[in-house]
Amino acid sequence: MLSNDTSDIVLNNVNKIYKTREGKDLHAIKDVSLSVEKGEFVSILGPSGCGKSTLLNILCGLLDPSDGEVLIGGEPIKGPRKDLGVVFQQPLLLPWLKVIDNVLIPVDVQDRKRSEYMGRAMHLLEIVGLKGFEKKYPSELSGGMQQRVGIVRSLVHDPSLLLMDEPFSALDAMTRESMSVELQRIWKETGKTILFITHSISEAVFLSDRVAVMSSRPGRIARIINVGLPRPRSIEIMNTDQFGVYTKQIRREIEGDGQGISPKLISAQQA
Ligand SMILES: Nc1ncnc2c1ncn2[C@@H]1O[C@H](COP(=O)(O)OP(=O)(O)OP(=O)(O)O)[C@@H](O)[C@H]1O
Repeated sequence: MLSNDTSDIVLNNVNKIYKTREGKDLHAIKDVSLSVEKGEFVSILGPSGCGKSTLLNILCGLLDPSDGEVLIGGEPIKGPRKDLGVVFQQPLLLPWLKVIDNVLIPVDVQDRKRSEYMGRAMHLLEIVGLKGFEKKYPSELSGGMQQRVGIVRSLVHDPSLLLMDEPFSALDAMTRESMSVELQRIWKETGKTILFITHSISEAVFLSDRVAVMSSRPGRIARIINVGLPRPRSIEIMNTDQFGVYTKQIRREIEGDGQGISPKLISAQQA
C-alpha cells in the first residue's frame, strides 16, 4: 500500500478506458498508483498523449476512472471539487474584470464573503510581485503577470492542494525560469501540496521533491525519482553536475520508453 495518513492524494491502480467515436476502447491510463504527501511537490512528466490531463481531470472530479481508487485528503472523489486550486496552461482571466476581481472569482463562485478574503488576496498578490496592480485589467499585464494572477486566484480560497497543468508552457524561456523560482517560494510560504504536470525535464527536477515519469499510451508510471537537491534552489543549480545527473536519468527513462520498461519505484540516490 502506497498511502498513509499524511497523504493528500492517493491513486491506487487507476485505469481510464475511453470509448472512441468508432466504438473502440482506448486505454488512456493503466494501473496508475501514486501517493502525494501533505506539503509535497510532485511532478508528472511524460510524452504527449500519455494521459497526464486525463489524470488531472480525474483528480478534479471532472472525469470518472474506469477502475481503481482515488482519494483526496483521505476521501473518495464524488464529483467536481471546489476546494482544490487548479492552474491551467492559459491563465483564463476574464478580460472585463480587474486583477483583484479575477483573483476573487473562487470566493464569489463559492458565495463566500469577499471581506474575509481581501487581505489574503492582497498578500498573495504581493508575494508574486503584483502589489499595485490590483486595479489593472488583464490586457495591461504581460503574459507572465497574467499567469501569476491565475496562480493567486488558485490559492485565494486557501486550498490545501494545488493541481497545475503545464502552467508555464505558454511563457518564454526566461519568464518560465523566474516563474519556477516564484512558484518554489509560494509553495514554501504557503505549505501547499502541489501536483505539477509538465513536459519539461529541467522544470520538473528544479521544482520537485519527486518526479513521476509516465510512459506513452497506455500511460503508466514507469518510474518515480526522488530529487535530493537542497532547497531553496536557485536557477544556478541547473548548471551543477548533480542537477545534470537527475535530468540525464529522467531522459534515459523517457528514451527507454517503448522498450519494455516495467513499473518500478526507485530513489535516484540508490541508482
Ligand atoms: N474524451 C476522450 N475520448 C477518447 N479519447 C480520449 C479522450 N480524451 C483523451 N483521449 C485520448 O487519451 C489519451 C490521453 O490523453 P490526454 O489528453 O490525457 O494526454 P496528455 O498526456 O495530457 O497529452 P498532452 O501532453 O498532449 O496534453 C490520448 O490518446 C487522447 O487521444
